[in-house]
Amino acid sequence: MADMTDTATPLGGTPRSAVDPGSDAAARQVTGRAPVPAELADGPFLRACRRESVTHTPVWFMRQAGRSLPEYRKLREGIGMLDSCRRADLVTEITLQPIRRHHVDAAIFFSDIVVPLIAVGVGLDIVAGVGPVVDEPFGSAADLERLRPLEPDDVPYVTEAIGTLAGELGATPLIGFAGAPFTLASYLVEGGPSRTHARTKALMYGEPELWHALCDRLATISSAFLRVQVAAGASAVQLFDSWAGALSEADYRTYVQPHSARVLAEVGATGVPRIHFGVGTAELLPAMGEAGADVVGVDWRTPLATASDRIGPDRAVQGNLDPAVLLADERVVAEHVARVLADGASAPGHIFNLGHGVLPETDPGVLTRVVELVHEHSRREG
Ligand SMILES: Cc1c2[nH]c(c1CCC(=O)O)Cc1[nH]c(c(CCC(=O)O)c1C)Cc1[nH]c(c(CCC(=O)O)c1C)Cc1[nH]c(c(C)c1CCC(=O)O)C2
Repeated sequence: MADMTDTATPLGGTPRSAVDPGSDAAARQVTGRAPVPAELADGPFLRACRRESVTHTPVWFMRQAGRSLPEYRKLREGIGMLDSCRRADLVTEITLQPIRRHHVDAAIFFSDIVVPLIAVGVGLDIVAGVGPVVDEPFGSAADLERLRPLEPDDVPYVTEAIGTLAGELGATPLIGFAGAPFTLASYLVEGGPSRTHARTKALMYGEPELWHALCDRLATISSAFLRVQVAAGASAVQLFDSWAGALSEADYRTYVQPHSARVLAEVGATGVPRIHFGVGTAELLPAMGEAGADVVGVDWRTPLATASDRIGPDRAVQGNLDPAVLLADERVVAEHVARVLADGASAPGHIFNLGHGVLPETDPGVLTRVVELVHEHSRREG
């Protein structure tokens, strides 16, 4: 582990620590956000988030850090998922691994949506091959007391890791993230992963006051978790509402959107772009955009041109290659990459990604090839 962080050369140009620390602190006090050097702000990822012209379509992958990488599996040997999320040295190294290997246009902070819940004291574990499992599932008003607000001091390893990463990454932006209230509530109420979200919906429909009180607490925690990341140096955020696609549009608007909107508004006050993503959300795309996103993440079921028409001209789109396509041969992968790029070209801004996370069995060489293909096919004259 001696060579965990290569501090000699930043991965993407000048280290951010070159910025005068005095002005750093001053800027943070006003905006809750560190100042952004021009070479970072003008890179393709942040430009695409703002729907500005780009020299090439930016690309990164949800779950780009993780089990598809042998160097990740080696580093994680004998260390639990949650323990690795709470060690700043491991978080830093795991976040950097896919940047070095694939040359993606953005890094995503290595953590998990349940980390802030554990940080406020919820008994919970991440079980390999299963996902988050809650010791005592939520179901009554008394359970609300288990969700106190998150303070920056609850997650010192986040602030430390992001501070290091911001310097290491140079011109490569770091995306911070959090789980949205609905997706977090689903894990807490079900006690673990669920296909139907039946208990969650039963609470939502049957006890709307308790539901809104629960989502209000979760929104407060998510918002604080994102703002800690931005204050430490994240230059964009993604709010994962992975399971919102289980709801109708009307119910999404009634029970979920106001809470996600508060999270997005509070982090939006820092000025960083906000990506809002869910799976199976074809019917929810306009509502998810209206919740306050600058970029809406789209899964593989909806072509990006259709998605962008639904979302409207004021928001960029992110996506949406089917992760399973990466298991097919190279010709098929190239065809699908070209199709996603062609579809995304009609949107006011496009960030290339998968429609959901990288599957663990994916050959990392194929991911590197996708990055090359996206860059080659989308290269535009300056
Ligand atoms: C729903 C959700 C979770 N966690 C997350 C979501 C939203 C994104 C999505 O929809 O996939 C978010 C998440 N979790 C993880 C990241 C890392 C950043 C990245 O995208 O590279 C991110 C962004 C690491 C992780 N989170 C987890 C892993 C795998 C654990 C391991 O490597 O041992 C990783 C790399 C565990 C986890 N945590 C969760 C699940 C479903 C799992 C998978 C369980 C399994 O298949 O083993 C909850």
